[in-house]
Amino acid sequence: MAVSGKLATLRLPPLPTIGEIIKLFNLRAEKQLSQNFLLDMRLTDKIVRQAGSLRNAYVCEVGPGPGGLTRSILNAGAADLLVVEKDNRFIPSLKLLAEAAPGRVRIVQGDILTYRMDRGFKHDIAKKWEDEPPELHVIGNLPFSVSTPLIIKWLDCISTRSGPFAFGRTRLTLTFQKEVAERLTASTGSRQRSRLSVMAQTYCTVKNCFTIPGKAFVPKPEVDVGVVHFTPLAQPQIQQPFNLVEKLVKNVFQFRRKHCFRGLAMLFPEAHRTELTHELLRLSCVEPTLRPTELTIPHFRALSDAYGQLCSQSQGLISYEFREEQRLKRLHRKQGTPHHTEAPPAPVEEEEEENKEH
Ligand SMILES: C[S@@+](CC[C@H](N)C(=O)[O-])C[C@H]1O[C@@H](n2cnc3c(N)ncnc32)[C@H](O)[C@@H]1O
Repeated sequence: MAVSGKLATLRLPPLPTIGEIIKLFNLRAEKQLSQNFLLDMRLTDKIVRQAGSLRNAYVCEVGPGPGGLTRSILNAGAADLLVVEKDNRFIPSLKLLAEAAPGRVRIVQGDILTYRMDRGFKHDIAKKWEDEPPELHVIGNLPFSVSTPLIIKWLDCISTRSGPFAFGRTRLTLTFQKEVAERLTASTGSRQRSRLSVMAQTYCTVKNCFTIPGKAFVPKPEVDVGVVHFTPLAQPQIQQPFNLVEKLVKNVFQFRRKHCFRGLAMLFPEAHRTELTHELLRLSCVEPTLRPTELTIPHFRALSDAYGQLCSQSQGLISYEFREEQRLKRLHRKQGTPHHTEAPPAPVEEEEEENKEH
């Protein structure tokens, strides 16, 4: 395919392959850092295409490593690429890439979980929240142990329009363990429906783009990888504070095979659990015998609004944690001191983990 003039000039000059770079700079993948590299440029190009047109765009790449995906981003025409890499062994090879694309690459050695992306780009690229997304993209192939906490953190940032979203509805193209990618996009009623599905779909349009087989990575991880694209919604599906929504959704899915009232009940101190759970369900008009996976986003919206109302009427309710109450009870039992409750103890339910990665 012929490459048009301007984009052709933005393409990188011939460089050693990523495999050669890895050998040249002795960049062995660190198992502890879950480093799995993509050496096949057709795959890195395919990931980059999911972001949309990057011509003259601003991009933050998280975890560039030896730079395979970085090259594809540059070849797609990004004008300003900021890379954030935690492992300093990669800095020399990234500098080589920066020299091959003069003025287009900025390198930050740091942790993406704490990096202040709102300071990484000039604010004149910002768009109003309700407008089209800005010409800023975040792209990354991160370790699974980082990508899940990171997306939760960034969903919170969407709710406050901070971090990468200080510039508007910045789009994200990120990799996840295949099963996590499926959860992020799972619809109501599906087996994979989970806390992540509800949280992601409350704040974003989420698309599971394609799956990369584990064997495409060096070294090969145990699992396949899903590429997921997020566009923040102009209007989140739920208007309550992020912490409130997250707490409610987490409680519901703690008992994912039970009726939803089991998890919802755990939002309330034992002494008032029954009456407040009934009140929550009455206010939200949600059927208590629906399973967590059967709840739609409008159900979660109604529940969050009702829970918000109850929290505003009862000081301290939002910070109540049933695990903490159980811990204190166990402690008192051990010490032989009574733990005062006004109601008989609730039956102890076996908790169900949402997934192993969390
Ligand atoms: C799975 S490797 C992918 C490398 C490269 N992007 C590729 O596709 O071949 C993940 C990269 O993220 C980096 N990384 C891990 N945790 C990070 C963090 N918290 N902040 C920034 N980079 C991180 C690792 O050092 C590694 O380079």
